Amino acid sequence: MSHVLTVDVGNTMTHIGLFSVEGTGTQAGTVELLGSCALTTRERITADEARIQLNQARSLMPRVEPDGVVLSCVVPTLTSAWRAALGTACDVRALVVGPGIKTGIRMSYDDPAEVGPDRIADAVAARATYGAPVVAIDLGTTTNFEVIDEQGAFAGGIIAPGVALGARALEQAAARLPVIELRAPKRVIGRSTRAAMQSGVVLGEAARIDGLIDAIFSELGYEAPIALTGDGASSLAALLRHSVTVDDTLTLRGLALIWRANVK
Ligand SMILES: Nc1ncnc2c1ncn2[C@@H]1O[C@H](COP(=O)(O)OP(=O)(O)O)[C@@H](O)[C@H]1O
Ligand SMILES: CC(C)(COP(=O)(O)O)[C@@H](O)C(=O)NCCC(=O)O
Ligand SMILES: [K+]
Repeated sequence: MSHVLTVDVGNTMTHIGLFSVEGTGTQAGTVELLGSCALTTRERITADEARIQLNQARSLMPRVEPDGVVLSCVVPTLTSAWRAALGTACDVRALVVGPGIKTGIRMSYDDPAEVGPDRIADAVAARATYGAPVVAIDLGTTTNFEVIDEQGAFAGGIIAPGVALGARALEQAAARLPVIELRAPKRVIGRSTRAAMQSGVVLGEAARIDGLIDAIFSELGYEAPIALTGDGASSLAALLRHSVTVDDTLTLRGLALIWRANVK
């Protein structure tokens, strides 16, 4: 058994997880989350600051020396600082998810190098957990869909604005629109500015997700189980017409699986 530290630097939040990993390569074997921590992604970070954040994060998790470290970073300007910080956390070099690494999944993207590493992690964990076909939906800065087809290949997906981004866009673009709390209103027909915005943003997100799931199934020609992860996944799941499995640790688990496939 080995231990791996997983770091997912998103555009809004940075999630860190510690896993115990059994088995080797892309074979079955459990990957168990021992602890995790969420930090706000800063616009800029030095390697020293990343190291401080990492040490703070580790102080909230079980005290185990990791055998490996894996990084997914979707903000190119932050990658080198995190890579450097992670290099000091462990004797081995950090595995940075990107072109050239083994995922065990065929990528049907025109240019596979374009796919965000967090999306690859979601796809890997979704396939390992639910089999193929499967659709992973990740609520973050963006709402992104990862579609795994019957053959187990990454068929592509969807990138849509996330709920918070939609709310912020309304508030910033229109002088009379306020900052709203991101929760579902009681009725779809809003009777106040706030209620109308919550309807558009939150119920609109649910309607968009339901509609896109239908469109994906119709384009594929078959249905698939759906895993929903990310910020507010369980509240959003309750608003959906489709039944989905809420899976909060999908992305970090995918990183642990990618580490095992490449290092063990
Ligand atoms: N402290 C915070 N500051 C800003 N946004 C936050 C915070 N906590 C949660 N959020 C919400 O989390 C979302 C980003 O979630 P996350 O899944 O971590 O996305 P990403 O991977 O894009 O960073 C934002 O859209 C925002 O609504
Ligand atoms: C789609 C994303 C912006 C999601 O980032 P996040 O919401 O996790 O911050 C990221 O995965 C990304 O920059 N991807 C590159 C484009 C692509 O996957 O096609
Ligand atoms: K950008």
